[in-house]
Amino acid sequence: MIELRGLAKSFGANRVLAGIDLDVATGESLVVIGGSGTGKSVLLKCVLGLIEPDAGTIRLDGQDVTHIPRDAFLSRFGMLFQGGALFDSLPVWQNVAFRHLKDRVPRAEARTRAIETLARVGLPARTADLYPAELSGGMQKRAALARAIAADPQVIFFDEPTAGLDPIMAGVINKLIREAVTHLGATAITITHDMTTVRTVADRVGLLHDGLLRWIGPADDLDRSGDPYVEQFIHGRAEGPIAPLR
Ligand SMILES: Nc1ncnc2c1ncn2[C@@H]1O[C@H](COP(=O)(O)OP(=O)(O)OP(=O)(O)O)[C@@H](O)[C@H]1O
Repeated sequence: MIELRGLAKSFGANRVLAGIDLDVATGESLVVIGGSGTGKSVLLKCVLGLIEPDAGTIRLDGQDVTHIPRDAFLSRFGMLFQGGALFDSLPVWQNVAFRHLKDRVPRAEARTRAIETLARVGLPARTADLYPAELSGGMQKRAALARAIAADPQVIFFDEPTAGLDPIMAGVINKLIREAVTHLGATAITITHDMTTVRTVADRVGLLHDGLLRWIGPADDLDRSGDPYVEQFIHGRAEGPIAPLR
């Protein structure tokens, strides 16, 4: 369970988060949508401790995250970064086994487990010894997903998981994310612009606008939100209350 209360963050005069209150239940998959520059990444970075909020509290299973030792805290998280962000100098299996190797799991065992995880995202064992640069973009994304789920995280963040993928590969990744979250029973927060991701991955959807979660509700209610901001976003309209950045 993740609980945010009054989470606020400004950069100089730019007020990005204006007091976010949010509960994400254990095992729930929340997708955060919103226009460009509305603070979706800043929100995730605050939870991960990469950005220090100006005000507010973040609790994980009732514990204030600032009181959890950094390494113990991060070991409970899986993260799929925008663009994959694999380590170029390591073969795929070592990327996937990164945390197990760090935790001194014997190499042979870590490798076997990495190959099992690769299989879960549809990558054959022969990819284990390739380097990220030798994979296609879609395969890199799968490998990054394998790395995110390898250590059975309690919480997973997906940052624009389908960015840069063709629609078919995006569909595959969305399905794998849904399967992984269900399989792990993990709490997931995804940020995306991709409505297909929203429809495939979300139990609940939140729309971030002007520093606040302006609408939040079950994914099934998205089409009858009655909220003009949500309507504009889901239909991709240039005209509406959300002013596009030009
Ligand atoms: N480290 C930083 N220093 C100063 N300003 C920042 C920093 N990080 C983010 N911002 C600002 O915070 C705002 C929100 O940025 P953020 O990256 O969270 O947007 P986003 O909703 O994820 O956008 P996009 O959908 O385009 O990725 C932007 O105005 C950005 O310029």
